[in-house]
Amino acid sequence: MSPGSTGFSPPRDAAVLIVDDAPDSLSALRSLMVDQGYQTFVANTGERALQLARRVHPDLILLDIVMPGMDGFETCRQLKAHPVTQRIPVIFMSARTETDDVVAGFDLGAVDYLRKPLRMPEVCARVRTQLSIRASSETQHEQAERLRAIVNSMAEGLLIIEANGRIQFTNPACDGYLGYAPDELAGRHIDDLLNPLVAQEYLEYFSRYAAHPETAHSHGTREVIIRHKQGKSVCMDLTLTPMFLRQPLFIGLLHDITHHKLSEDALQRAAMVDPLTKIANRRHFDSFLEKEWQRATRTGAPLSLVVLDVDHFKLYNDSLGHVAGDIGLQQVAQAIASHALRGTDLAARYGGEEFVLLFAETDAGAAAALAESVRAHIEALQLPHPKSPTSPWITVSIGVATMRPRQQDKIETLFVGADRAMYAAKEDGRNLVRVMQPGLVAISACAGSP
Ligand SMILES: Nc1nc2c(ncn2[C@@H]2O[C@H](COP(=O)(O)OP(=O)(O)OP(=O)(O)O)[C@@H](O)[C@H]2O)c(=O)[nH]1
Repeated sequence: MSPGSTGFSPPRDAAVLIVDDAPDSLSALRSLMVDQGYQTFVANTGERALQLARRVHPDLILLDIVMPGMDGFETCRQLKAHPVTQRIPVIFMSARTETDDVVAGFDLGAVDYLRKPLRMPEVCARVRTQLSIRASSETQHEQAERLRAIVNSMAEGLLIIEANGRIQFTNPACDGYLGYAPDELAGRHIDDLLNPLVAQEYLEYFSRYAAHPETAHSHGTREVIIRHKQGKSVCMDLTLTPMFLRQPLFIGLLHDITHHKLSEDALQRAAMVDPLTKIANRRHFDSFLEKEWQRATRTGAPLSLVVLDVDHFKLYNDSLGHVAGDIGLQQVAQAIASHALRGTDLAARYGGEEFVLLFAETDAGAAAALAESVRAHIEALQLPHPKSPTSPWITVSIGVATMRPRQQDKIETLFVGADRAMYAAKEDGRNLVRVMQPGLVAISACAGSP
């Protein structure tokens, strides 16, 4: 039979070590192996065999059992105990054909047992077969090692999860991201990492796949919040892919997006804030108002809008300079923002020297009182405004409008009302609050105002 006829073909440069104390047997085997095209090494003692094996890493060892000194069994034991030689397949050769001997050989890790006297064609066939098995098992071993190196060094976290939610394996990146020691996560449940609702959703997907593996599809990537071992939350992208290996399994890939998320949040926050005064900007105010408007439309609660404009601010800039003007605006902004106390209140710079305040669930009377306290607060700051014909200090004119919005109403109506009231306050002498009553002209806000 030619070397390729078994369907396996051993590598051409396979190396075989023959260990036998009988010179005739050694030389016959050597010729045979050389004829087969193998690189051949010989040793006539167990000690020499160990030495050679550690040096030349043969692909196969033909090992006689009965030898003076270290016998074949002990030699095999030592080969299997050494990391460099433990994976080398050993075929025992012996005239001892008792079952116990054969079993002892296999127990020591031998892959085959040849009875002496040797029948050379059989030796060739068995050697060829073992070399082929060795070649394919080495390829598998190398592939597994390569895979292990990739999994251990990859920056993405990797988890293997069973269909019941039990974590079977995690790589070092996953352990690192989530604060666990190596192997600590194996055996835990995904409930330990995910919030119960998300975990439940994944479990349902797992059991759907487990019931019908043929319909399996990747669960795709989604953003999840994972509990770090120390209790904090980390934001990650989780990609899940099913795999069937004797049982349904799921490969989870974790990609840390906390930093990305933080900068995204920072950008989002920055896009909502007025850079000069650090209070909300117009864009943020408009979307906030839109939400509160919708809510008020549903609940029927009153919604109050307050528009504030700094009096004679052009004169302020002209007399004290633009930088002083900026500082003045910052101080006014802080005073205004300090009156937006509830989660449903919002103060914003609407543009230039104009500010707005939204008070949800606040009727006209309460909004007028709040507006009056903002006006008084700013006046009480006593920010000098030497050229103002109204007051020696910075003052503001304020308009208030209140609506209980209905489906057919428009937000502009609220704005127009508050603007009209604010212009009425300017007309009436500035440093005043005016309230726009629906269908009425602007009226003075409270008893304290002129
Ligand atoms: N320093 C500074 N000034 C600004 C800023 N934005 C707008 N202004 C100034 O605010 C002034 C607003 O002036 P006007 O709209 O004429 O009104 P006013 O002088 O406040 O007069 P009344 O509103 O009628 O009391 C302008 O001179 C703008 O240049 C800013 O960010 N910084």
